[in-house]
Amino acid sequence: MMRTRPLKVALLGCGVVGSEVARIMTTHADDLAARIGAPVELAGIAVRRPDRVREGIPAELITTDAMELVKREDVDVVIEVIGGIEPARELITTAFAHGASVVSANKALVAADGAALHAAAERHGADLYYEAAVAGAIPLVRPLRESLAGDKVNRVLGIVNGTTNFILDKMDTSGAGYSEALDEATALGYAEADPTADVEGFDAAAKAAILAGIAFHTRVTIDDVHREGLTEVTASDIASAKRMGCTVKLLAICERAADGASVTARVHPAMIPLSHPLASVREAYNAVFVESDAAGQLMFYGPGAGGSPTASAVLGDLVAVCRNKVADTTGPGESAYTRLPVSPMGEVVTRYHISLDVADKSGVLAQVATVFAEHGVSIDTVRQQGRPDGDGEASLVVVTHRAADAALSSTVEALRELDTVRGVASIMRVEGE
Ligand SMILES: NC(=O)C1=CN([C@@H]2O[C@H](COP(=O)(O)OP(=O)(O)OC[C@H]3O[C@@H](n4cnc5c(N)ncnc54)[C@H](OP(=O)(O)O)[C@@H]3O)[C@@H](O)[C@H]2O)C=CC1
Ligand SMILES: N[C@@H](CC=O)C(=O)O
Repeated sequence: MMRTRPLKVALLGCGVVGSEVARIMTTHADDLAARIGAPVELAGIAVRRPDRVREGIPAELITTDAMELVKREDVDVVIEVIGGIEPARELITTAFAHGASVVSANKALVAADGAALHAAAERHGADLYYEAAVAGAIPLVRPLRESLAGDKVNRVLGIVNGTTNFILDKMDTSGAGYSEALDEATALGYAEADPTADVEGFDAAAKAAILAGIAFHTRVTIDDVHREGLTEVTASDIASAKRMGCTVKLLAICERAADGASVTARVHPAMIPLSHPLASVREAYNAVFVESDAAGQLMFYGPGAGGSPTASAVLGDLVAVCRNKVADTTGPGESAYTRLPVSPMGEVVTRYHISLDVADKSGVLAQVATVFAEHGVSIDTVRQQGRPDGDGEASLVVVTHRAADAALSSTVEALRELDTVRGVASIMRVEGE
């Protein structure tokens, strides 16, 4: 039976995501009411710039006083799509204290302070849902938290940032320049308010921390995640990847150690073979592989950024928390979290593609190979290319077998000491084989 008192929703933020949430709440009001068992209404919309033109948004709902809005006694649910740490954190904790449940898309905040936010929600008998914080529209948080709760997840690997995938895809397929591709991603609403978060890997690292925490039932924060962005990736890396039958992607990789005693989480560009399913993930799409003991390998794929896809995830959470409100309960509690140590990047084992600028003379190859051998890093292939400009230098591309990151770093340090090595043009990990 439909309850008649509408559930009141405070929307914090009306930008790329918030404006789509407001639009769908209005256009799909009847469907949402039917799914929840009660009508849902917007109580107010908090923004920073009240005079901005917002098509289809009722002007009387707009306020600049977000704090006053979350304190309102009639507000049942707060949707936080402002982003950033503050004032989002204070607004969310105040919402809990006033009895509201919270839906957020804010990965930066959840990755930094998820444990404290969950504790605050529990203290006040409220829900905290954030499906939209990881991989846009793709259902990932709930499948990991609920559907796979009885299994043992060992690895989560994927593309979790739409902006960087869009940039790499454009650079690879249409030869677009980095800045041009970033501008396009920003115009399409994929990038964060400060796109540094995307291109330097902070956004993907936040998502990796959230995924690792939920998948391995342990506390992982963004500070535990090894992070490299894509600003160092050159057109020459992309061309070299192509020659190897690979493409370059910014990957998030979370792994449980074989003995189960520790975990690792990292975000960095990597070469993956064109035959790997992640290689065909185009534009701002995301895809995540989850490997577990019983289920085996699962792949989640879909739009990873943009107003409408993200609003879909926010509204799914809205329906879930509203149903709980109607039933006067809260959603599944937090997992019993352990505190597995997060191992340093030096212990991660993978393959590497190293591009060296060397003197174009005999004996160089042997010298370089000796350095690799001395550091216990085994070479898989070497390719040497003379340069057409005849400057006496050549490019040497070495692809290694699997080696520890620390061993690779000391190898590179020693290579830099060789007179015949004029420079290390790039180092990239090779994944997915
Ligand atoms: N864009 C995307 O594809 C995705 C975004 N997200 C996350 O969703 C959240 C929102 O992102 P997005 O919509 O792109 O961001 P936008 O920058 O487009 O929108 C932010 C909104 O918050 C408002 N705002 C900012 N500060 C305040 C404040 N102090 N008080 C009240 N309102 C404020 C802004 O007001 P005003 O309009 O006046 O400037 C704006 O409406 C972020 O956490 C982001 O990481 C998650 C998945 C995908
Ligand atoms: N900036 C993010 C938005 C979604 O989380 C991205 O590009 O993936």
